Amino acid sequence: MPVVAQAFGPCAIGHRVRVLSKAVARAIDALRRGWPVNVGGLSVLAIETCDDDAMTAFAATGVLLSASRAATLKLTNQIDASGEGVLIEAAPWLDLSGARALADPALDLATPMKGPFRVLPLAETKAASAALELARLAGLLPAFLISNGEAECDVTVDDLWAYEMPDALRIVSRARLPVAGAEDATMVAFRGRDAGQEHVALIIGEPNGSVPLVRLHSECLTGDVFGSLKCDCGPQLQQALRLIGDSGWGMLLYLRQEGRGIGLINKLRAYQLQDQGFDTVDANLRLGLPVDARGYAIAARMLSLMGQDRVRLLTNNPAKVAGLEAAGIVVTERVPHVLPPNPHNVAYLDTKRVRTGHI
Ligand SMILES: Nc1nc2c(ncn2[C@@H]2O[C@H](COP(=O)(O)OP(=O)(O)OP(=O)(O)O)[C@@H](O)[C@H]2O)c(=O)[nH]1
Ligand SMILES: [Zn+2]
Repeated sequence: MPVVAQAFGPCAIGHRVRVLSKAVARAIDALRRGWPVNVGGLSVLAIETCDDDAMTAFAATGVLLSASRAATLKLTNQIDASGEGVLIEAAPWLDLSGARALADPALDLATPMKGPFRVLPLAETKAASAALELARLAGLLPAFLISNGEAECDVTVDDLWAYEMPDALRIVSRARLPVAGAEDATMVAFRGRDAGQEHVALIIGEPNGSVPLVRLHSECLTGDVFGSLKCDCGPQLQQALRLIGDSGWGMLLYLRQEGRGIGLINKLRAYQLQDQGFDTVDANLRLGLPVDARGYAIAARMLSLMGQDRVRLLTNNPAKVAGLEAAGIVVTERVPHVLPPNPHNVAYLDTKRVRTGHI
């Protein structure tokens, strides 16, 4: 099968998705700047980025937290917290530092929480989930002030769903890129319609009729660039390039899913909590974020744009195999990708095996 079969082919996605992703991009920008956003009829202001003036002008009636953050704060005993979000009444005495203490777990162990807080019924559950998902996409703490007021920036729940659709992805450029350990390599760059994160693939060697050896590598700035010893990403990246080269041919997909999809800043927050004794799973949950927010539909789309629908997958993570297969790629074999531990990552690797199903 030809590599990069549909390189510059027409993209089936039309005007509608472009318009929808504009709304989401604007909402992400507004949240990062500390401006209110209307998500599916719910006015929200991100606690992490708003200032005193914005908070006063917003006249909050409530605070929206994710269920896992509310559980950490022991605020879910009053309700069934099986849903995504938990709404708390904004007591008249709640100021910005009190709101930040609800949002940010960094000080949980150092500062006793104020209170009491009263949990309110949450009617707009879909909008609340969408707002929490927007916070993750914006790389912010998933915690909002809520009000009945107006917001200039509007986004619907459908907009958000469409934003993450992989169909809009296309190949925008490719070039030969000899790298250490794999001189016969070509980098292919992909871009979505929203021009957000750019994903890349490194094709190593030439197609030889065999099913390619493929590595899905999730971005890890700390490990990939700085050689962090807290995880195994850096050595896994280098070893993957060598193994793909040795196998004859294959590809490494470099997916912009920093911190298992929570972003660099939230990953550093999780590391700070790990220094307080929480493992990689509990640290994410205390932040109110998913343990693993990655999806593999984008990876599947990248493979199909490169003309590949069957792969031998280099991973210890069964969720990657399942995610790729669910998105239409046949995984003919899972090839283990184990590297020796070091004193800094041995507990992390154990947690991956015990708590997140890695083999
Ligand atoms: N949130 C969070 N992300 C982490 C942490 N350590 C590494 N990561 C991220 O995890 C991703 C790598 O995922 P891993 O769980 O190590 O491995 P995997 O990709 O699921 O599985 P393999 O294919 O077997 O390597 C990268 O995006 C890293 O940035 C951590 O403690 N917290
Ligand atoms: Zn890493």
